Amino acid sequence: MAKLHAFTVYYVKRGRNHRWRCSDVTFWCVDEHLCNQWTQALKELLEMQKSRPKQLLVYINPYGGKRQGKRIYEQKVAPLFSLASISTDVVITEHANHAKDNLFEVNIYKYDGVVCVGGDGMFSEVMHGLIGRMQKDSGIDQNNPKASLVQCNIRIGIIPAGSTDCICYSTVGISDPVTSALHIIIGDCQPLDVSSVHHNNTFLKYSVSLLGYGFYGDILKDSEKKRWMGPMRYDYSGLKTFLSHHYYEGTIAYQPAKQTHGSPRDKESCRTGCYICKKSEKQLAEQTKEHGLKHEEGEEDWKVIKGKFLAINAVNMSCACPRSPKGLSPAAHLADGSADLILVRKCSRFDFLRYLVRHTNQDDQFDFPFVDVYRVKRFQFTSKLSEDNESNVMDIGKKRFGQFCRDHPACCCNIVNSTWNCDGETLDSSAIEVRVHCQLMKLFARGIEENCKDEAAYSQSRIEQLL
Ligand SMILES: Nc1ncnc2c1ncn2[C@@H]1O[C@H](COP(=O)(O)OP(=O)(O)OP(=O)(O)O)[C@@H](O)[C@H]1O
Ligand SMILES: CCCCCCCCCCCCC/C=C/[C@@H](O)[C@H](CO)NC(C)=O
Ligand SMILES: [Ca+2]
Repeated sequence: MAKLHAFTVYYVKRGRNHRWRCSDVTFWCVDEHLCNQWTQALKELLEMQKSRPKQLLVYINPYGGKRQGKRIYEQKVAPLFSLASISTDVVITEHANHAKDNLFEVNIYKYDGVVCVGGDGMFSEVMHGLIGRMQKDSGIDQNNPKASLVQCNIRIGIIPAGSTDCICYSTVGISDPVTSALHIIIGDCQPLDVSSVHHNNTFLKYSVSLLGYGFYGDILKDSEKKRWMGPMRYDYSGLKTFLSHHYYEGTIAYQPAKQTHGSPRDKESCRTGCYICKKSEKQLAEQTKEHGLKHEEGEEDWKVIKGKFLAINAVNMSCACPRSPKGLSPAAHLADGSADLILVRKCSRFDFLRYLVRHTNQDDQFDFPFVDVYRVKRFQFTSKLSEDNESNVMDIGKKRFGQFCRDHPACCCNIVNSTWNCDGETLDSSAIEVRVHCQLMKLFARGIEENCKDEAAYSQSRIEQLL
């Protein structure tokens, strides 16, 4: 018998619901020279794929989500990276901010990307480390809310191992470690808008998913005390916060995003190769060419809204997650340079429940008289409490006993501020100034793919194939 020669090709196979798997096919042949020619040609083709990473810096949060980060990385991700000849430096974090601080010290420029294994909070840490480092190296003062920030071209990959994993879900379409690892290996690139959050000319945080005051801020504050419950803490605190039904008074001022195309009430969502995000990319390139980093936004056209709100949510992306597959703002765009500002005014518990339930079904969650949504590029928020304090209307009684409820002076209930939930981290200040930076960073992702077979269609096609 002739001696057989063989080589194996590993490839990505699409599954249902945006899931990717690694599959392989082995080619056999009797001619050794032909076999070598094939492997050589394939190697050369792979070498030409410049967007594929060769060296990655990996941070693993061993305590995120269900505390499975290390196991997920070692069992599901590391073998794929080694199959793809990607070399890695792995850091298992020992405390909060370990990854962020480390990114200010290491030579980040020798890496083709940084991978975080954990949830939205862990991603936020890595993002702060990378964006902060880029600004530091370029001499940009992050405390200046008007500063034009330097884009970060080192891509971040997210291996989901957290509790919500909203950023991964909204940019890949599924929260699945193997799928995310494959997007990293093939070198996908998805630009992402980032909001900077300031208070009194002091930088507080960056946000890419949810900046939420009221409902989502209160959930987060309560849930932080119950981290031991794991991802269940959000359900527990969610129910508790829903029942407490607190509303907060304040003023929102925003600048509409006039340059961006589309509206939050559109029926079309942001998908792979989104033309709206592409237009923003082109505009950004033209702007940078014309003004360099010096470009400043005008101060015109501020709209002001005062009111009592159950929730104020600003989202840079849909915020889709397994709990809400279409997200808080289904038509928000990943990279259009705008955020969707959702104002949920004081309403009955029943109406608020109807609003929440619509995050889980096909009905329009903005179709309520107590919900408003605007596409914005900047906004500011001041709570009634800080407005009163700042305008010096505090009397001695208030100073001594705290603020009393204005609606019911006799009941002595305390008015307190809510907390801002910034991508799953609390902010110390309620008065904030937010600005969206178009495509400030990049992910190893491609956005959610269109025409991906959904569960039903997939089962149907499988049956057809079998028949
Ligand atoms: N070794 C560590 N010990 C304690 N905290 C850590 C450690 N490493 C990272 N952290 C912090 O843990 C926080 C939460 O982590 P992570 O986002 O991974 O999980 P999660 O909160 O369960 O998920 P999600 O953010 O998706 O809700 C992050 O803000 C991060 O700063
Ligand atoms: C009675 C049914 C109610 C269902 C309500 C479903 C609404 C879920 C919407 C969740 C959106 C989460 C947005 C993501 C926020 C993350 O930044 C953050 C950190 O992981 N997670 C949370 C929960 O704050
Ligand atoms: Ca956006």
